[in-house]
Amino acid sequence: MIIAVDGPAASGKGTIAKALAAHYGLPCLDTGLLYRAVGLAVLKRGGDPDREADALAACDFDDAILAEPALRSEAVGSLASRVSVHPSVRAALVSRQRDFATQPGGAILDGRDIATVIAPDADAKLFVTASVAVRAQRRYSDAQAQGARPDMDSLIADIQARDTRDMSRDHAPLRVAEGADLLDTSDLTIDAAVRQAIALVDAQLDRHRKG
Ligand SMILES: Nc1ncnc2c1ncn2[C@@H]1O[C@H](COP(=O)(O)OP(=O)(O)OP(=O)(O)O)[C@@H](O)[C@H]1O
Ligand SMILES: Nc1ccn([C@@H]2O[C@H](COP(=O)(O)O)[C@@H](O)[C@H]2O)c(=O)n1
Repeated sequence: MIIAVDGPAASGKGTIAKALAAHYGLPCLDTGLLYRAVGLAVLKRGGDPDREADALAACDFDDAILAEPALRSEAVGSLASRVSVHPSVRAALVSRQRDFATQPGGAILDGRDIATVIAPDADAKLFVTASVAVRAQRRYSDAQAQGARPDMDSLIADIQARDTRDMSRDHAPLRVAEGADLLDTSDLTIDAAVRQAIALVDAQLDRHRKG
């Protein structure tokens, strides 16, 4: 069984994907981390994230980079968004994601193109979203919990810039896949969002079984 969870930055898709993984007993892959690893690797090598050759060269990153705390920063999120527009970068990361998706027993993946490109035949597909204001507030709370006091206007601008880039790129743009259910978490607690996600996935799996 493959479950695909897509959506924009800070929509809560990672939280939902992990909760679904625990509920259904499936392994989970946050595919954004792969693009973040490429973005951070480009930076470390002194390359230009907007130059496709530099970004592609960084795709052979050492997996140790996946554990670096810097990977989670908003700055690296923006770098990831810039390297992810290059088709050769996306192609270089496809097999790792498809291998994970098709492992025996099934898997859950979250990202931007899971239900559209990586696993279009997934058994269940969710598109998780939330308003820009709510997503910026979540980022603010995360930063505050780590002792930072980011500027709210910059957070909003960063999220909007990332949304625009991710939705308007030529290759694998962020969009709601055919057959995906929309889940807006703006006014939902985490518990309520997870409950709704499980109900939506169960209903899709049911429909799938009945053919
Ligand atoms: N429904 C919710 N209500 C309140 N906070 C939430 C909700 N869902 C997620 N959060 C919080 O918002 C933050 C971002 O959530 P999460 O990491 O799941 O988003 P994401 O879409 O995976 O982000 P990204 O794509 O940028 O990695 C986390 O601190 C998480 O605990
Ligand atoms: N399947 C994916 C996943 C991510 N991206 C790009 O990476 C950026 C960072 O992703 P996060 O989920 O960690 O915020 C994101 O803004 C996308 O540009 C992608 O293209 N495809």
